[in-house]
Parts: sequence; structure tokens; C-alpha cells
Amino acid sequence: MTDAAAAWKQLVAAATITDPLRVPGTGLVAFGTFTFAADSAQTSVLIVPSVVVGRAEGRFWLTRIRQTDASTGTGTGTGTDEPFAADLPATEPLGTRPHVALTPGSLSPEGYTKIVGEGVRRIRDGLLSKVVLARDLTGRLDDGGDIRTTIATLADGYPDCWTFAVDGFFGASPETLVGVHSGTVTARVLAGSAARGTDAASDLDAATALATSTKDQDEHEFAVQSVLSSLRPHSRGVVASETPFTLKLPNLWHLASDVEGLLDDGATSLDLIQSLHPTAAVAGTPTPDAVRLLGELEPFDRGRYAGPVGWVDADGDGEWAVALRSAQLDADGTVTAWAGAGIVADSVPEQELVETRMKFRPIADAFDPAE
Ligand SMILES: C=C(O[C@H]1C=CC=C(C(=O)O)[C@@H]1O)C(=O)O
Repeated sequence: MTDAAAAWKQLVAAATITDPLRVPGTGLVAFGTFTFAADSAQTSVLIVPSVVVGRAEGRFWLTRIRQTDASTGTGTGTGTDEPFAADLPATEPLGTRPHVALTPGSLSPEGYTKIVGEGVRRIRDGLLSKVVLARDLTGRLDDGGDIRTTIATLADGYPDCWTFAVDGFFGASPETLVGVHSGTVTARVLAGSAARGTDAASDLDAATALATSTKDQDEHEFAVQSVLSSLRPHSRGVVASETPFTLKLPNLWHLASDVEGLLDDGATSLDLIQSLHPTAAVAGTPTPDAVRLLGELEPFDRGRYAGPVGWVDADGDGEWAVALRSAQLDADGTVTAWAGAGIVADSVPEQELVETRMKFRPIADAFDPAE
């Protein structure tokens, strides 16, 4: 993230930008996905696209970005000064939805309950307060399927989430790491989950039980405090919603808090993702102990799961989600999906396993051969 922030500053300084719209997302932008751990075998990328087709609040735009001096890498520009239709790639209609049967990867369901049990023991021994433990599912993309259809299915099915696809990594996350726009900073912190009810009455009961559960409130408070303490050095007045609210998603309820403030040190969104990652919603508390423990207990590399995914513009403004409800499609057709749960002293391993099943649903359903 440090390298990406430095490279982006350099590229922006050398760019010529024509941006008559000047709304979030127009002009020179880059899309990024960063690994959860700095020593991951997976790569982190910041991609400067050559064409962006944008849409926000009923407005559409098209941005072209090109490198005009290959030897120095300078001269990136965007604009509407020339006709742009001629060199646009031809549009291809969406193909059939690929089928992927996802099965346990390097950690079986029983293995997951074991590591959760171990996490609970360490917390009860007073070694840390919270740890987020994940498991993985893998599958193979069948020939002929169009992964864009999977991504469109996610966007349609989860309209309140941030659907993303960068360099083979895709998902629909309900949680923002940070948004920066013209000096304001915002975030939506999630932690604490419950299954949706089977009818209106049981659904309301589920939301009420979540909102009043001490275990979930504790789990949530760790996540809010970790975001506030990372943002405070950049924003003195940063505040979170007074009490968390329940966020309804098709697959589950979450406890959520919105955070906002004014930036007083000119930090860019790339600077802030470095300060914020990993939050207690995806690592635990205290962060160094939680990161060490999840590294010890999870028998896999998280890759880009739970890392920052999003975009940045020339001013450093941008929107970054926490890459949850996500999967990686590799060049050989292998799909790996991850989901985790926040573990605190009162966590019950079997319940946490059920929670991960609900969190796999967006990805699993988008690939469901039955649909
Ligand atoms: C770690 C995940 O969710 C986090 C975000 C929201 C709620 C969470 C929870 O209730 O445990 C997790 O902290 C995941 O979806 O893989």
C-alpha cells in the first residue's frame, strides 16, 4: 500500500487531466485490490484502466486514459476532446452463468470448529480480546461460462453492497473500509451477525436479538474502536453512530455503525487504507496479537480476502471496501472463496460455522448450478 500510494502520487503529478465533470469517479482513476497480509503469495495491484464507463446518480460518462510517453511513463490524460467511439472494445452480451460447485478447501468444517475452539480458549486465557477466523471453499469454473454474469448476479442480488471485480478477484461486500471525498471521510463498520428469520415475525425477532446481544455488541465495539483510533490522527472530529443499527441483507443481519469526519491532514484514501487495515472486523483486538493468532490457526493464505478493494482518483479521493463475501478466480479456472467470523470469549464454534455458511451464500448462490 505504501508503494502504491507513492507510485500513484508520482503518476498523478506527471499526468495531464481533462475532466469537465469533476464528480467522484471521473478523471484519472485506478482500481486496486490489496492482499490481507504483506507476505501473501498473491499479488496486490493498482490498475490504471484505459477506458472507464461510469454511471452515478443518473449520469453516465466515459473516460479514456492513455500513456503518451512510454519512456517516462508520463502524459496520462483523460478527456472528451476527441471522438472516443472508434477505439472502444466491442461490447459483448453477457454469456451463460458459470457453474461452480464449491467444496471445503484447506480447512474442513470440523477443522474450522476446532480452530474457533482454540481461539476461544486463547481469549479466555486473556491472551487477546477478539480474533476473526476464516475458512476457504474451492471449485473449478466450467468451460464456456461467463464470469461477468456471476458478477452481474451479485450486483443484482446485493444492491446494498459494493460489488467489485479487480484482476480476477470479485465479490459483494457490505462493509466499507473508507470513503474520502473532498476532505470528508466516511466508513461503514460491520461486526456481529445473525441469520434472517423465516417469516416477518421471526425476522424481526432475529434483528432485535442481534441488537441486544452483549456478545455481538462487544464484537462490534472492538471493530468501531479500531476504525476510530486509526482515523483520529487524520481527523480530530471523527465520530461513529451513537448506537449500532441492524443492516438487513438477503443472507443475514449485521450490526453496523456509520463513521464520519473531516480530514485535517490532507490524507488520501490510499494513505487511510494503510492506517485502517486490518480492522478488528477482519483481524481482531489487539491487532498484532489477532493477526499472529489467525496466521497460526488458519492453514491458508488469505490472499486478497478481507483486504482493501476499491478505487482512487487523481486527488486521492476514492472508495475502498473490505473485501468480504469474495472469491478469487485464477487463470487455470480455480475459484477460491473465503468467509470468517469474529470470535470473542462467548463464541460457540458450531454457531460460528453456521455463520460462515451464511456468509458464503452470496458467492455460492451466484455460482449455484440449480438456478
Ligand atoms: C469476516 C467476515 O465478516 C466480518 C464482517 C461483518 C461481520 C462479522 C461477524 O459478525 O463476525 C465479521 O467481523 C466475513 O464476512 O468473512
